[in-house]
Amino acid sequence: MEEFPTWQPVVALALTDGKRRWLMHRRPPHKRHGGMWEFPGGKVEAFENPREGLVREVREELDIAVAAEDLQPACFADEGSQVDGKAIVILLYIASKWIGEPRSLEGGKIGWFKVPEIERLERPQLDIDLTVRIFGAPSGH
Ligand SMILES: Nc1nc2c([nH]c(=O)n2[C@@H]2O[C@H](COP(=O)(O)OP(=O)(O)OP(=O)(O)O)[C@@H](O)[C@H]2O)c(=O)[nH]1
Repeated sequence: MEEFPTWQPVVALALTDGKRRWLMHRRPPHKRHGGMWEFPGGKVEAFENPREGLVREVREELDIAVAAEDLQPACFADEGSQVDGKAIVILLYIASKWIGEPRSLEGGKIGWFKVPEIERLERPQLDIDLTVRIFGAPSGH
């Protein structure tokens, strides 16, 4: 029997500093996609809605406070069907306001990058999809 739901909602944040730079998080080596760069975020728990989940995740992961009403829905990406495990559906929000100095609390790294730099980072496929949707296809130079 399939477990319900058959998909896992994940929320992620594209945080911009207003100078065309975006914050990316490098996953700790021991996790799935370890060492890859992605938008900070994580799984939405059963007791919360997506915005609440993202506010919690960035507090836990980056030590910053973002208000739920300052999150702008941007786009989503999905993994399609999975042989085992649940297919991830990732919802990306944009924000430009936060309180605190971002730092990585879970053993990863963070950095601020311009779009061409993001395109050169090693990223999971879902992040490649999200990046194309919010920034457009790479220009090739
Ligand atoms: N946070 C985040 N996860 C992503 C992105 N792209 C992507 O494929 N994922 C995948 O989505 C899943 C999210 O899980 P996570 O490990 O970040 O979430 P979490 O902190 O709630 O997980 P955990 O406490 O179970 O380890 C991971 O498999 C991760 O590799 C992204 O841009 N941001």
